[in-house]
Amino acid sequence: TGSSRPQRMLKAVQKNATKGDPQSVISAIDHYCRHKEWAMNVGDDKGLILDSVLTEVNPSTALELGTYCGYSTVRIARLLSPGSKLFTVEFNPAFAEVARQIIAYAGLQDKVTLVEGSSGDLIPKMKEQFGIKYFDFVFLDHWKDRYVPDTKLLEDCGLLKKGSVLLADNVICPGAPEYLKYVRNSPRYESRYYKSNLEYTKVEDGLEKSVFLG
Ligand SMILES: O=C(NCCNC(=O)c1cc(-c2ccc(F)cc2)cc(O)c1O)c1cc(O)ncn1
Ligand SMILES: [Mg+2]
Repeated sequence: TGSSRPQRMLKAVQKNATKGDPQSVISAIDHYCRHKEWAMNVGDDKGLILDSVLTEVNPSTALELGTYCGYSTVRIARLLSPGSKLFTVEFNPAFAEVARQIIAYAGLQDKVTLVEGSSGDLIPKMKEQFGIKYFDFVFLDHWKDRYVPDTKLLEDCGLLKKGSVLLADNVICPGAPEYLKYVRNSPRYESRYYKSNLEYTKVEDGLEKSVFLG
């Protein structure tokens, strides 16, 4: 059987990026997905917003739900301060396998722990399994109908503290309407929408940033 889209993306990184240079990995993926074949990375437009929110928060412990091929994992990990950690959760083993190689190619494997499995199962185990107290920053980019249940799970497991920041991808396209209702109507969050466009297209999409108020 032929290669998969994630495998072709990995090949493009190995061909066009410089080992140990995260920015070249990001650029190689963006070029491939813009000019060869589209893929569901957060992309360069929304990626700049992700970068600015991440830099502002400067998290010690971050969580990403939905690794896919590791593009946003590399974007986040490259900006972490020394000693800070990023945990990323991926359900799909084929995606996880490619992501591990892309994260390693960028030289960021020491900052990233990729956990395979479903977010609903893994979130309740994170405190005990990884000795995590809180997540200062959470990037939601997995199945859109899991955004609300997993946010509630993070709250109930005591994994959010006053000031923790949630940043959700795709709140317009494919859309996460229940999530927008949840965070915008809850007294426990201060939310703001960052308008942008769906990765590598002119279609509108955006990121919703929600600060947990405790
Ligand atoms: O597919 C799994 N996760 C990706 C979630 N992400 C998305 O679905 C996603 C989709 C789109 C998108 C937008 C327009 C369009 F026409 C088609 C797709 C964009 C994005 O930026 C995403 O993030 C998955 C698999 C699995 O087995 N288990 C758990 N999760
Ligand atoms: Mg996305």
